[in-house]
Amino acid sequence: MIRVGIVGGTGYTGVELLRILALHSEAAIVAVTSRSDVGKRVDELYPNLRGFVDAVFVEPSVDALIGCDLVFFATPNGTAMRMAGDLLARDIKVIDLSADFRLKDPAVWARWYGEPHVSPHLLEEAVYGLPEVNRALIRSARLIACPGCYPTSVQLALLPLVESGVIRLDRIIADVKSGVSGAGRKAEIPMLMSETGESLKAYSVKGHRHWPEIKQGLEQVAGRTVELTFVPHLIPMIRGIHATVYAELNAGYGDLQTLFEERYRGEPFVDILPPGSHPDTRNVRGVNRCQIAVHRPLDGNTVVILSVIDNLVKGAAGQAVQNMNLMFGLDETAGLRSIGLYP
Ligand SMILES: NC(=O)C1=CN([C@@H]2O[C@H](COP(=O)(O)OP(=O)(O)OC[C@H]3O[C@@H](n4cnc5c(N)ncnc54)[C@H](OP(=O)(O)O)[C@@H]3O)[C@@H](O)[C@H]2O)C=CC1
Ligand SMILES: CC(=O)N[C@@H](CCC(=O)OP(=O)(O)O)C(=O)O
Repeated sequence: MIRVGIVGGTGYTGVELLRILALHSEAAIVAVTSRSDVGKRVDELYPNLRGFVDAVFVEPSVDALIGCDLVFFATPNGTAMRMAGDLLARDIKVIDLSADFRLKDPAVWARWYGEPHVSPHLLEEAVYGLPEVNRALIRSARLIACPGCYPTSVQLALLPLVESGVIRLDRIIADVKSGVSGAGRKAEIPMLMSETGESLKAYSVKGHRHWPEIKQGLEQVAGRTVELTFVPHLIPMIRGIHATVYAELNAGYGDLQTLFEERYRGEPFVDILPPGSHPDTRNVRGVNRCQIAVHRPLDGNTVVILSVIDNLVKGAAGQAVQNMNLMFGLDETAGLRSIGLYP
């Protein structure tokens, strides 16, 4: 059994980790932290876990996590980078769901996250936890930086095109919509139902934190500079991300449907839909799955890729458990095989 700790067990990705890990045959939840609910039973705060999780929230401290084999951080940015080094020094592996170890350049991190990185020495070692790209590195990693939710949907949509060189790398547009759980569980006026309901809005058009992350991932596989326009939107649903990605094809591209099917053949959590499909976020609700459709509009030289995930699962907690499975030599799908809720 892998002895698992969760820092930030009261948030949306934390409770999603609990939901998945509670049914995982190889994981035992031994510590769950919260600053605001110390001493309270986890299933008192989250009655959906009654009968499945027998734990009480403890203060987030390294001492409380000793005895774990692995600690997940489901915390705001800037938290994991203050504790990960002490855990690694005690041979405790770390999977961070936040952005702390995603960007390789500490100066870029400081620019987008507003404070200097306090553990820059760990950035090189950290493996970006997108299994569809870094599976071999993840297997031997001690520290995983789980991709952000938007970056997961956008990179999976673009990887086959970028790797094979069939698109122009200076004209990529990602128009992406997220449900409100993407913003976490904190109380904020813009996230009230009366603010988000029956309304759709773009935000951070000038620059969003996930832009440098997506760009870094695509440039790593392309081996050269990528120019990307990324516009996130908030949409009145709870879970789900829908990415519409546009790129311009170079001359001589082949059958794009086959390109995607072959690139993701054998990938347990990427599903290339039949030609002409329009993926629906509903079909991936609650599951660790990315569904993708490839389109060629009649006019022009554009390819349009549609990509949907559940931001809390393939965009966060599910992907984190997929990484855990790889790090501990388990079946990659352990604890993650399920079917999306419909309707
Ligand atoms: N929501 C999403 O769809 C996704 C989120 N992420 C990332 O995952 C991380 C968690 O997100 P999410 O679950 O939505 O966030 P929430 O705001 O819902 O939860 C944050 C959790 O962290 C705890 N926490 C807050 N500050 C600290 C601290 N200083 N030290 C220890 N614990 C702390 C909170 O509990 P308490 O205050 O009681 O300690 C709470 O349990 C974030 O970095 C987010 O960017 C990544 C992909 C998708
Ligand atoms: C809908 C919504 O607000 N989404 C969040 C996603 C942030 C997130 O999860 O970002 P990190 O994982 O990089 O911290 C946002 O746009 O800020």
